[in-house]
Amino acid sequence: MWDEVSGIGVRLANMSMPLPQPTTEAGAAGLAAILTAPEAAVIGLDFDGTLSPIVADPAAARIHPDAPAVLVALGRLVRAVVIVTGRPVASAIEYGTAPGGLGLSDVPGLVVLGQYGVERWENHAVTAPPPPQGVALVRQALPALVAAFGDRAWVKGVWIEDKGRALAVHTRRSADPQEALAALREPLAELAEEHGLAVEPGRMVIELRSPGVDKGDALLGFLAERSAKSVMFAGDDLGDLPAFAAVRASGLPGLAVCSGSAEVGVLAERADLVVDGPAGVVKLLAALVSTISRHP
Ligand SMILES: O=P(O)(O)OC[C@H]1O[C@H](O[C@H]2O[C@H](CO)[C@@H](O)[C@H](O)[C@H]2O)[C@H](O)[C@@H](O)[C@@H]1O
Repeated sequence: MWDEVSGIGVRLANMSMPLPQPTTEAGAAGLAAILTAPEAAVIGLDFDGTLSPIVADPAAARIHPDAPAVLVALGRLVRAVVIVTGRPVASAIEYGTAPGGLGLSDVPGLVVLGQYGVERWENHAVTAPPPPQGVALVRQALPALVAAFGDRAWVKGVWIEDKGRALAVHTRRSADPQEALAALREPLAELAEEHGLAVEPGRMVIELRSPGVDKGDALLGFLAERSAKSVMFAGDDLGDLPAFAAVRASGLPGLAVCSGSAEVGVLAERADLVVDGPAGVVKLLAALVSTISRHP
């Protein structure tokens, strides 16, 4: 089975493991439904922190090397694999390629819902509305807003990521990331409100982005579109909480998986299953593939 996918598949076969068991009744029912009728299941995944290990420089983030092969195999077994991410879809596709060359774009039928559901990538084509007007003004204002804090120690290393239709203020490389977040939270919220944008807090980041849609809306819409009969969603950050809520609100048997980290506690509290970061997510996906393949 794995050898069909690529050479990487041989390595994956060696790491397949028993399927981790959910700790909640709802999660157990969700997993059972996925295994009973995988062809009716939708598997949703966040990108950063879930498929891609967290690194200091967002431009250096790359998908876990074993993830594409696992997802290619999984994509053949389930109704759909969907990536729901804060990244622009183009970045998720670019950073979603593993060193061997296999990437997210090789996953059969993959859909990427980017920028919290505003953009869509499917069949190598991108659909996206124009950016909200406020983004241009926020782009102009942000450097001065950060610089106004002068020579405070935390200012150095604060970095603004321009995502076209959103701007993300990153503090991971600041001398004091938490202090930076605390100082920036209020002025960024005021700036977002002034220009009609939404504030999205995340792991060492505060984003100013398009309002009106979140990962929960994106996932619910996709489940309806595909007439899903069961769902799994895996995420690691605050922006994934609406997708966890959507798993419950869908009324489908569902499994909410937390890609665990020391940085975000609340997601683990709301999850049916906690795994150990992106490596744990890949192991879970590999175990799903091998379990489904053993019992077609
Ligand atoms: O929804 P996601 O796929 O999880 O994307 C959320 C944001 O992820 C990126 O930032 C995060 O990952 C970086 C690389 O590991 C890390 O340096 C940063 O601290 C994290 O917040 C990305 O840069 C953002 O644009 C995404 O919206």
